[in-house]
Amino acid sequence: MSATPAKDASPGEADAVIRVRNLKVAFGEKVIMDGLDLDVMRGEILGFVGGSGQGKSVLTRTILGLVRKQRGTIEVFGEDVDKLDQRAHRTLERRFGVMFQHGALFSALSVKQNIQLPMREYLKLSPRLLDELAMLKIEMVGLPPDAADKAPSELSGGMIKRAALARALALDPEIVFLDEPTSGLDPIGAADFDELIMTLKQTLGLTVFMVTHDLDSLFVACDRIAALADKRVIAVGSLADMLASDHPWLKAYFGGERARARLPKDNLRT
Ligand SMILES: Nc1ncnc2c1ncn2[C@@H]1O[C@H](COP(=O)(O)OP(=O)(O)OP(=O)(O)O)[C@@H](O)[C@H]1O
Repeated sequence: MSATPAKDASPGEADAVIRVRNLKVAFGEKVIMDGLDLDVMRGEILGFVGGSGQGKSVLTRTILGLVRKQRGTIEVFGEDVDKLDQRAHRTLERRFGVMFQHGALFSALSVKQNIQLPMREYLKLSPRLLDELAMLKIEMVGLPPDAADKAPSELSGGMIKRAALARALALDPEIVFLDEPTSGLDPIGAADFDELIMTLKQTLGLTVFMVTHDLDSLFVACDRIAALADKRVIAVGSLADMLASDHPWLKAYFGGERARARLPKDNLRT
C-alpha cells in the first residue's frame, strides 16, 4: 500500500490541527492583529506569549468563533471554519475544550454540576451516567471525590483551576485552550498544574493551546512557543529559537533577569 502524503501538504502542514493565515481582527478603528499566521500541531503543548493587551485572548476567542475576523482563514482539523454549516460548527465545538482565565465556574453550581453543563448541552445522558462521567473527570484532574458537591467558593485557587480543567475536558475534546492556567497559583501549585497538563497530553493525546505569562510553564511544559507582537506572530519554535531572536520584545522577555534565572545555562547567550 502506498503512503503518499496528501497533495500539496508538507509534512508539517499535514499535522496542523489549527491553521491560521493572514488573520486580521479589529474592534472599530482599533486593529488588534493583522497578517497573523499560526499553526498548532497535533499533540503539542503550544505556549502562546505576548505583552499584556496584545491580543492573546482575542486570538483564542477568534479561533473559537466568539470574535469576528475582518480577514484571513482559520482551518481546524483541515476544515475552513467559514465553510462549515451550523451542524458542522456544533460538531467542531465538541472537539474543543476551553478553560478561561480565572476558571469562570458558575458560582451557584457545584463542581459536579459545572462539569456536567457541557455534557447536558451536547449529549443526551441519563442522570446516573452524567454523575459517573463527572466523577471520572474529577479523578482525572486530581481532585478528591468530595470536591464534587462543593461550591467553587469552597475550593482553593488550585482546586478551582482543576475543576475548570475538568469542565474543559467534559466532552473528551481533542484540543484544549487554556488561558493563563497557572496565574494566581503559588510555584508548587503551578508546577503541579503543569505536570497535570503534561500527563493529560501524554495519556489522552491532547493538543494544548496555552496562553501564559508563566516562564516555568514555558520552559517545562511547552513543546513550542509562539510569540505575539506587532499584531502578528513574530516567532515560533523552541525556547532556543526564542532566545536566538533579535526582536526587541523577545529579547526583553527572555533576556530579563527573571527568565535568565530559570534558563538552563547552555541556553543563555552571552
Ligand atoms: N470586545 C472587545 N471590544 C473592544 N476591544 C476589545 C474587546 N476585546 C478585547 N479588546 C481589546 O483588544 C486588546 C487585546 O486584548 P486581549 O485580552 O486579547 O489581550 P491579552 O494579550 O490577552 O492581554 P493580557 O495578557 O493582559 O490578558 C486589548 O486592547 C483589549 O482592550
